[in-house]
Amino acid sequence: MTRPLVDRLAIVGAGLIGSSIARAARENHLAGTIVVADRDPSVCGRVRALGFADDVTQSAREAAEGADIVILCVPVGATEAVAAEVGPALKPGAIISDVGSVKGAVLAALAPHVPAHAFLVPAHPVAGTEFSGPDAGFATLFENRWCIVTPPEGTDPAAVERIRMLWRAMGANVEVMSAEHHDLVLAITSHVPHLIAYNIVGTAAHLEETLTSEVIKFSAGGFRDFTRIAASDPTMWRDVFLTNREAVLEMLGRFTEDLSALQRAIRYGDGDALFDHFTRTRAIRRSIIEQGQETPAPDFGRRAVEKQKHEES
Ligand SMILES: NC(=O)c1ccc[n+]([C@@H]2O[C@H](COP(=O)([O-])OP(=O)(O)OC[C@H]3O[C@@H](n4cnc5c(N)ncnc54)[C@H](O)[C@@H]3O)[C@@H](O)[C@H]2O)c1
Ligand SMILES: O=C(O)C(=O)C[C@]1(C(=O)O)C=C[C@@H](O)C=C1
Repeated sequence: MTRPLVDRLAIVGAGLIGSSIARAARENHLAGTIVVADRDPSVCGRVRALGFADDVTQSAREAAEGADIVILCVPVGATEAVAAEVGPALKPGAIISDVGSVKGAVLAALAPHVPAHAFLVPAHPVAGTEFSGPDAGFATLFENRWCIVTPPEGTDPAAVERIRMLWRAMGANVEVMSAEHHDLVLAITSHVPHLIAYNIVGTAAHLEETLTSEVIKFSAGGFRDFTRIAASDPTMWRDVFLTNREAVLEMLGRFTEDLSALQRAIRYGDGDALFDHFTRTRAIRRSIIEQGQETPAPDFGRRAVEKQKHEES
């Protein structure tokens, strides 16, 4: 039998992402031992019942002891406290990584706690759902999705390569970039869209009572998609907006300017401006489908694009 990629893999935080990593590692035989830590005793109980880990503990330090790779899967705001607990337990040559949706703040929180004999290789799988907790995870979550790795400058390339191999083995495509660049890109592709969803669903909820109940009754298509996103975990998203403040505010500024331009086109009946804008955005959706990146009903989406193209030619 071939040796697994990792002898002892420790995962701290057994929610959607932590439990998906544990499941993917188990199904693909990537680790000799999978140890999971979560501070919440009820989560530890569920992990035991679900059976995707070899060992379960409430102590992050205990999980990290002797581990070759430790992956923090906690809300971004909890990173510093967990790093302070785990850092002193890291063995020589160990790699500490994470999955946080913001990378600059995570790097700043983690770096001071990583001993000189260990390596820090932060990462962010760009894959998820609106659900939380150990029951929500699944082994195929990362398949054909991106995982962005953001090692600090000067990190040993061998450590980066190990993390890349681990994510590749879970089915993800890996890209390496700086934490700063990651935070700017994700602000527009993930963070601002979530803020828009939280806002539009909030606006609907603030309408007069009869209107709100009609919004819920007749919600389909567009609004319903927003409600899925707006059901995402409040702790996770509070931390994202508090820690990626500058990049989110920058993208929000641009978004507001573009929204004003659309508002003006509607006010002055400028159909050409609206049509041109919608034509450009449709092309972006198409390229996402063509790259196989969209999740719901991918085959249907691809078929529909082919049909549209055919009709237009
Ligand atoms: N949900 C997504 O779609 C998604 C996608 C990619 C990355 N992420 C990132 O992954 C991380 C985890 O998100 P999730 O969706 O799995 O969250 P989750 O709420 O499902 O799970 C988080 C777990 O961390 C545990 N936890 C919190 N503080 C802890 C501490 N101090 N010590 C030990 N355990 C602690 C909680 O008990 C919980 O079980 C976040 O940083 C998030 O930004 C989330
Ligand atoms: O599909 C969803 O539910 C998601 O919102 C997943 C999503 C994203 O915005 O793409 C959310 C946050 C993560 O950091 C990565 C992935």
